[in-house]
Amino acid sequence: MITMKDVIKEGHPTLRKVAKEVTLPASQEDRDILQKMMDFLHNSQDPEIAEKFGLRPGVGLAAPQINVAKRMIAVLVSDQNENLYEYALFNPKIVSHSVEMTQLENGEGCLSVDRDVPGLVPRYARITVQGTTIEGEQISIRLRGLPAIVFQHEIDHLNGVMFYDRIEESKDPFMKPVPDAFR
Ligand SMILES: Cc1nc(NNC(=O)[C@H](CC2CCCC2)CN(O)CO)c(F)c(N2CCN3CCOC[C@@H]3C2)n1
Ligand code: NI
Repeated sequence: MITMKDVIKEGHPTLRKVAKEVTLPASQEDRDILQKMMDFLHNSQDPEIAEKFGLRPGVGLAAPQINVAKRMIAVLVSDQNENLYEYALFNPKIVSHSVEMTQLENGEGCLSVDRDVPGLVPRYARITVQGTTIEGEQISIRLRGLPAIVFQHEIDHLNGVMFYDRIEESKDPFMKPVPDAFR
C-alpha cells in the first residue's frame, strides 16, 4: 500500500528527471505499480482510510512521485457535472490542445511539495490525451475543466516540471522590479 512515506518531496532528483517510456506490453511489475497508484488515490479520498494512514487527499499521482522514473499516471477526479474520471495510464501523451487557457482559481498544490506556493498556474482549457490502460488498451480521451488540469499536472511530473515552474512572474504594474545594483 502506498502511503505518504513513499511520496518523494521537492529536492529529490527524480522529480526533475524526464521519466522513461514504459515498454509495452507492460510487465507485471509495472502493472502492479500503476494499480497501487490508483489504489492510493481511492484510499486518499476515503475519509476513514485517509485518516487512519495519514494520507493527504489526491486526485492524481505520477510514478516519479514514488521514485519510479517511468511514464505512468493515475487520475481519480470528478468534473463539475459529477462525471467521474478514473484513469491509470502508461505513456500518456497530450496529442492536441486548445489555444484557450484556464487555471484553478486558487492555484495548485502538490503531494511532493510541503508548502503553499501561491499563484495561478496556466493550463490548456481542453486537451486530448492518448495512453495505454493497465489492460493494454490504447485509448484517446478529450478533457476539459478540472480533469484536464489534473492530467496536465501529472504529465508535467513525467517531464520533471513542477506546478510552480509555470506560475508567471508577477505582471503587477505596481511591483517595481529591484534594479540589478541592489540584487
Ligand atoms: C484539485 C484537488 N487537489 C487535491 N490534492 N492534490 C492533488 O491531487 C495533486 C494534484 C492536483 C493539484 C492541482 C491539480 C492536480 C497531487 N499531485 O501532486 C499529483 O502530482 C485534492 F485532494 C482535491 N480534492 C477534490 C476532490 N475530493 C474528492 C473527495 O476526496 C477528497 C478530494 C480532494 N482536489
Ligand atoms: Ni504533483
